[in-house]
Amino acid sequence: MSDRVIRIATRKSALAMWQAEYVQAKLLSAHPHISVELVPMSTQGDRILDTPLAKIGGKGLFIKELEVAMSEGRADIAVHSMKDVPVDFPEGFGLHCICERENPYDAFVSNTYASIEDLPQGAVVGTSSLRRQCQIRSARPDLTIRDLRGNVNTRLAKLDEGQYDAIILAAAGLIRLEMRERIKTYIEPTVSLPAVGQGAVGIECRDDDAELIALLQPLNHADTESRVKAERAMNAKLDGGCQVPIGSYAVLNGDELYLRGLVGSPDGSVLLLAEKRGKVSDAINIGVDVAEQLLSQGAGEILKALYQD
Ligand SMILES: NCc1[nH]cc(CCC(=O)O)c1CC(=O)O
Repeated sequence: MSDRVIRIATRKSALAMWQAEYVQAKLLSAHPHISVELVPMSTQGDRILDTPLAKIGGKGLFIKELEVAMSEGRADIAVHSMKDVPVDFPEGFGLHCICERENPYDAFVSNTYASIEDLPQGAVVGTSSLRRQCQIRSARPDLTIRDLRGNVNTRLAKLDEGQYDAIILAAAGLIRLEMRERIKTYIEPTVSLPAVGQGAVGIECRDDDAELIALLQPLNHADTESRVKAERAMNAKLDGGCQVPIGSYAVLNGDELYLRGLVGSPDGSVLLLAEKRGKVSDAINIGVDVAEQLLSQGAGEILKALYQD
């Protein structure tokens, strides 16, 4: 297995390329005798840039082409932002490694204002995420939320052109692209609960390639894996895609895992919250429990109304 070549299917955005190169470097340092190549490609999600994501629907918009490349033998693994990875994988594929999480919080970015609280009445905030939108609207009903699409650099350029007073981005993306100084505030999870898997990078490959799966194991980060497992179990039970007003955030304290979950209506008028503490070995049950609490509060109706739109 010393002369194995691992080909990484990746999107071409700066953040996707950073993540693929990160995995490439980690694989090479864990296994100095293998080679690792990048196979960059465009996905459907990259091409439809003028439609709000929530309206496009369709799970896994950003990853299908990567899976096609793997099933056609043009690539061996796909590196994903865990946030963009749907609950279910195509037959024969699975998530076989979750790398250490970067800061999972949402970031407040502005050239003028220091925080959400600092924004004047009626200020314009850019985000296309229903999760961010519902939580910001709940905290500040007076603000105007305007759609904001594109990769991280495009979104920052739109802010700099003056189209928005502030925008909300994942802190992890800005940190990885060495733009930490753009972050005015890390938004507390009590104000904006992060997305399932935010800040974590996962690796997908065929389930039947045991040799490859073994090579990935040194990159797996057990704490991140448990946290993301709990978050994703909640999402699975809610049947949530990635473009829904769902937040889920787990933290670990020794072998205790604490999970907080949220489902909101896009206008911010309803925010359902639930939480659960338990043993880390129970991560999946904790996720299911939080989802069941949310469902008993009416989350199913909120999500159903959205899917019908
Ligand atoms: N949906 C796009 C996306 N997917 C992952 C990240 C950021 C990095 C991460 O969460 O790992 C972003 C950008 C953003 O939400 O600002």
